[in-house]
Amino acid sequence: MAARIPHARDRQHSRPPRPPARAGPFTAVLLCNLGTPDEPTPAAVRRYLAQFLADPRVVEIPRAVWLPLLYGVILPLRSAKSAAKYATIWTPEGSPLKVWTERQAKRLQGWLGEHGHRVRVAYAMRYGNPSIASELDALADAGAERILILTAYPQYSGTTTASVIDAVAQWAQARRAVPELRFVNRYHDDRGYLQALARSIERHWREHGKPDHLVMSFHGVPERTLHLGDPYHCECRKTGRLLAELLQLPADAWTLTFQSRFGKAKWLEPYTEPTLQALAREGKRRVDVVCPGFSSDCLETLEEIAQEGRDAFLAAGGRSFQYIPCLNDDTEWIRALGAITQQHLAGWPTQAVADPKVLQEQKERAVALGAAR
Ligand SMILES: C=CC1=C(C)c2cc3[nH]c(cc4nc(cc5[nH]c(cc1n2)c(C)c5CCC(=O)O)C(CCC(=O)O)=C4C)c(C)c3C=C
Ligand SMILES: [Fe+2]
Ligand SMILES: [Fe+2]
Repeated sequence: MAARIPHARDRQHSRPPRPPARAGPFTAVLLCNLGTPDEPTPAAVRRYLAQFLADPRVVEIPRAVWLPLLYGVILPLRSAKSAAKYATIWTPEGSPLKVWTERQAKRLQGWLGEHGHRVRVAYAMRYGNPSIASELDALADAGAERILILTAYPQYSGTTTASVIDAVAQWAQARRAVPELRFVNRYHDDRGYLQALARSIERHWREHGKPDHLVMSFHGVPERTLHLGDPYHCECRKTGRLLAELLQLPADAWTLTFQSRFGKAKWLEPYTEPTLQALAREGKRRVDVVCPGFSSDCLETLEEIAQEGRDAFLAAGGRSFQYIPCLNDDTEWIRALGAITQQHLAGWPTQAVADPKVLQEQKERAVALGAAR
């Protein structure tokens, strides 16, 4: 059984001083994703959900009301159910979310290296392991003087992006020498991201033919967060509109939906599953679903969409359901992530290789990206 995930402060006091294995000052990138359990077991899922659902950014209900409900009802009921779902998507290397995030970090480091940036790329999870605090400790202790926090969320939400910022700020509070920090808050309208999505959908259609309808399903959030000013809903809609434009889809050929509703409150609508059922009843024989807000396949895509969504569509009379995988470690996506990272590293020393060809390419890319925005 994995140990309780300690707070950055606990660790700061209990950990023996690290040996000065400093490689000289360097710039680092930390790719931060949501997180996932260590194992698909009720105990591991409970630990993960306890950390996740106790985050006040995620559930915005007064603590005195929510925590007794979380510990008394939600965790006992949900942990085993959720673990059974995780078991259906688990791979020999572990949870898909973690496996893909690790590969993205490795490939991003490769891309940046090829483009003249000597930066170290690591990855961390907001909930579970490796934690943001442990990875930031490791980078700072090794000599990282500048750290770019790259979230795995193309669309900004207080529930996800801001929560990563909270975790980084909490870590910084416990350190004396805090590195320079930067955050990539969003890239929902980034041309490279949208093009990578469009190409992966078109590739799918070249192999499997085109559907009668495309559903773009994003993770939902409570509708209340939209009224409180969370830009998430607008950013999802913009991603959807720009992606449909790139795919040259007429308005009646696609629908944007929100999935993964949690609890009884109203979440962003339209909901994914009832939309799939309605499309089947309207006579759409084949529907494809893509999840542009998830940069890695995970429980929410592989189980909720590719399994449950499929079952719901077919049970309502649909004939063929195809799930289009997330970008994962797609080459064009890594290139887009690299370009986004490169833009945010601007002005920071990354020991760029003084190869005129590489530098010229970087300059042209930056100009093209600037013009495309
Ligand atoms: C309780 C409220 C939740 C909010 C708000 C929420 C927002 C949100 N989540 C993601 C991305 C992912 N969520 C994932 C799993 C997941 N999400 C919630 C709840 C909320 N999410 C729960 C309880 C769970 C765990 C699974 C379950 O028990 O149902 C995942 C997958 C993780 C994995 O291990 O594979 C992702 C990714 C976004 C982008 C978002 C808001 C924009
Ligand atoms: Fe979620
Ligand atoms: Fe779900």
